[in-house]
Amino acid sequence: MTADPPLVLDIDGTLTRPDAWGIDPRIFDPIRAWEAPVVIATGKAFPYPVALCHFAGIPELVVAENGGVVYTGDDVYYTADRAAAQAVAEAYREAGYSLGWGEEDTVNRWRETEIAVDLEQPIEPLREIAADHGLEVVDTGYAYHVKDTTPNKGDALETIAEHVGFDPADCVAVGDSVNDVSTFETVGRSFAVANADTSAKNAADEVLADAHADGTLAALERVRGTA
Ligand SMILES: O=C(O)COP(=O)(O)O
Ligand SMILES: [Mg+2]
Repeated sequence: MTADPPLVLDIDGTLTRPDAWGIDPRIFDPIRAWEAPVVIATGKAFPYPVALCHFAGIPELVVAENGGVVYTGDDVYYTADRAAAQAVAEAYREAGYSLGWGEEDTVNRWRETEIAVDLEQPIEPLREIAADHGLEVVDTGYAYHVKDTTPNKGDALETIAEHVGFDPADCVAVGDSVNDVSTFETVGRSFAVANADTSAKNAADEVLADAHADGTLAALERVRGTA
């Protein structure tokens, strides 16, 4: 058996249960036992991946907000700010639409560089308003992300790798959507779970037979040479 490679894991669609919402608890043990850095790279706001690392019992190496927020374990970097996305959200509301998360909005409450909109909301006006502000809308299959075009998970991974001292080319990544394409382009070996969108499947070295955490667990076993 060779040494574990550094891992880069997406959350939604990748660590989730095959048949329902929420993290699949079977992922905690292999991640905790992994003998190399594990980077959690997500579109979710910063507290979510930090909490995941905390409860999994692993060091906090985190890409949040699709690369807008990067935490190397020592330093936090921001590669965009929230102002432009906030202006888009306000214009979208003024046009009569809603972000769709309810009054207290725990999806955007701690978001620092972008704004997420619920998939049930109309995307065309959102895209138009975002374009007027020079921003893009990324559909992860879990939310529409109104964001600066610069941040991405792959560049953020490079920042973490440089700080921690591993080579992104040695990493193995698992993901499910368009926001994982930059990760797949940065790492040496990439897997898309079976539920992945077309862009992720096209960008991955391999498409797994199994969906969600079933696929990810199979990939981890494969990488460790046990399957
Ligand atoms: O925040 C999202 O929309 C998706 O999150 P993910 O990048 O962990 O899949
Ligand atoms: Mg995902």
